[in-house]
Amino acid sequence: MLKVIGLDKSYNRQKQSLKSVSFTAKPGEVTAIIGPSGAGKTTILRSVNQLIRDDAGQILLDDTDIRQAKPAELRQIRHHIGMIFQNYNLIGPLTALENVLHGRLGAKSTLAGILGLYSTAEKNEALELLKAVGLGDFALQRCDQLSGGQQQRVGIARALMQHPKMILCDEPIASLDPKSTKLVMDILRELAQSKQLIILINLHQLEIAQTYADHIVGINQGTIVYEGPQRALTPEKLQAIYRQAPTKEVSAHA
Ligand SMILES: Nc1ncnc2c1ncn2[C@@H]1O[C@H](COP(=O)(O)OP(=O)(O)OP(=O)(O)O)[C@@H](O)[C@H]1O
Repeated sequence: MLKVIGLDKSYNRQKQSLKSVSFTAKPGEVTAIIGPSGAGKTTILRSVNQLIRDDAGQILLDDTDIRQAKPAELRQIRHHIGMIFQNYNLIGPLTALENVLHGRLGAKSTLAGILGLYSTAEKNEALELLKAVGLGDFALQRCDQLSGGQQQRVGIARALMQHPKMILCDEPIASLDPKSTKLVMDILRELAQSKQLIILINLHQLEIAQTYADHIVGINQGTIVYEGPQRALTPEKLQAIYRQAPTKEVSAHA
């Protein structure tokens, strides 16, 4: 279970980007963070694996406070947190199989990683994961020759190679067409259930969140304004989530 409690973050003195943000995300569920542009969705995701340092709060992954982890312990925790990005973050000239194997890098010594020393068992596992995301026939294809949807599925297989407890997905479908979006979201939902993963996902598209998420966290201007099951999202709650900040009135005499 991921429990975020009272998280604050200011990038500068002018503005607080997260204001006492609290929510939970359970294994076996897809939890979607939704809200307007600039609400704080990416800031939450980056705080959860401490890519950015926040100002206060607790981030408990199975009762370990990630914020309090020393560098070596943080590296250890991050081995078990997969990341999926909008722009896939694959190494284009390498094959799908090599990219998936990179998911094991965090668990290897630096030298074994640099030399690309992977065991037969690891290679077999990577191949099985590619098959599981429907890309068994593309294992030896360069990633920069794959479609966006295929690249994102390689990204999912790479995250699974880390044996994650949790996968963080930052706008994973923003660059995909509807067919690829459905494929990727179906895979993520199935993985949450079959592997009892915590899947925390930032989404711009409300209808995708409503179709695929079990649990919704709605944020507006750095404040959580809704947390609960997808089915309990009422039009009023949606209005609160997507409410625009009042614009400053411009004087007619200006
Ligand atoms: N590196 C930064 N320096 C200063 N301010 C930042 C930085 N990153 C984000 N912010 C500010 O923090 C707030 C939250 O940004 P964040 O990117 O988390 O929102 P978001 O909900 O992910 O937006 P979007 O949907 O557009 O990606 C915004 O006001 C943004 O301008």
